[in-house]
Amino acid sequence: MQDQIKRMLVINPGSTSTKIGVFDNDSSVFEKTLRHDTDEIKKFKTIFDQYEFRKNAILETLDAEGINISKLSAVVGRGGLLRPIPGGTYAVNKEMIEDLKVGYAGQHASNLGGILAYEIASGLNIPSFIVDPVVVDELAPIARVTGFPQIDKTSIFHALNQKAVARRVSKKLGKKYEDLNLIVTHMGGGVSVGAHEKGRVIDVNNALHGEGPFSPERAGTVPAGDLIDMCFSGEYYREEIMSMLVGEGGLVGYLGTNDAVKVEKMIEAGDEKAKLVYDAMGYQIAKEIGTASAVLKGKVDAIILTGGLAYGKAFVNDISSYVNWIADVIIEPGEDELQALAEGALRVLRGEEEAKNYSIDELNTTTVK
Ligand SMILES: Nc1ncnc2c1ncn2[C@@H]1O[C@H](COP(=O)(O)OP(=O)(O)OP(=O)(O)O)[C@@H](O)[C@H]1O
Ligand SMILES: CCCC(=O)O
Repeated sequence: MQDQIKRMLVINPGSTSTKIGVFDNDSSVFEKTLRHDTDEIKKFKTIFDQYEFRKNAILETLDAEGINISKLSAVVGRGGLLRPIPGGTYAVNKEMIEDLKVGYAGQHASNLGGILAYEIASGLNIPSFIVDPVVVDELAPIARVTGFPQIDKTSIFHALNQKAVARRVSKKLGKKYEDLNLIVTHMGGGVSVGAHEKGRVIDVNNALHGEGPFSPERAGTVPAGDLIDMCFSGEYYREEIMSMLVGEGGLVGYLGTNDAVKVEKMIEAGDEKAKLVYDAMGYQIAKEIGTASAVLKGKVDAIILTGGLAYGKAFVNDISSYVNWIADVIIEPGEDELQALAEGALRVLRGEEEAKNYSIDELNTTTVK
């Protein structure tokens, strides 16, 4: 018997755009990036204040495209900086909305994903979901211990793309994600390297706030003592140092661009500094993959390289040359977050997975303090 078609609206808010898609099961039937004028966005004091503006933009676009939202089975949004939660598809509820409104773990445009999904779905009496938000935390207890009792390790990474790609590759290998050990390396504006043990990311660098390899616009781990000296030198405001680490670090800091394609052109034109820095980024990513292989005790079924940087052939070859003795290296360039969100919601709508409940009382708040 043929499956009944589930039509889903998918919403992925970024800092200056909202990407939307309409999916019939796992096939995209409409996708659009709604660009928001930065001056318009700047008028809003908080991320939550942008909610009405973005909702109207989405509904007006769907209307203009002749897409009848009364035919939707669900609305799914990118989840934001919530409390740490295990991976999966979550039904949006009031507790989640409250955390997204205040930005429990910080301000991030993706906080609006769940809110927009919930508000649009409520009006239609259909369910709303978020899938694998950046705060997915499946860390093994041993991975939380930093060596500095005042600070625990935090899991913030590209969970949505890492998990979607890991599932896709597992399928291609004819295995279940839950039966494999994978090292998934997301290489975009930020870089995260996850040790996936049988479907759980038991260790990963905090790719948002400065840990792990440097990336096109983030510094990654920097020498702590020297950083402290800088912070207390009296020369910088907190925000300035934060920007140097996140946004203006990595390739931006050394070479003035976050665009790896431009850096490759600089190298072709004989720029030796560009070559050294680009090579160092690959070297640091390879070292992090080595770390993840130790976490998995060498039992690694595959290493996956994904994200925009994985389009760079020389770059992925260079990383492979350091790590291909560990396991086969599989290249899955780019990312497709709208597709990943649709697939997450579809697994629930088809009954293949149960939607998880975001309940503050039940959340695991493991710390080593
Ligand atoms: N063909 C290509 N060759 C080499 N690098 C590329 C290519 N296409 C894109 N990139 C690089 O990929 C990086 C951006 O990757 P991506 O689009 O995945 O990041 P993002 O979505 O902005 O950030 P994040 O993935 O951290 O959320 C940029 O440095 C870009 O120059
Ligand atoms: C690391 C979480 C996603 C991002 O890059 O902002």
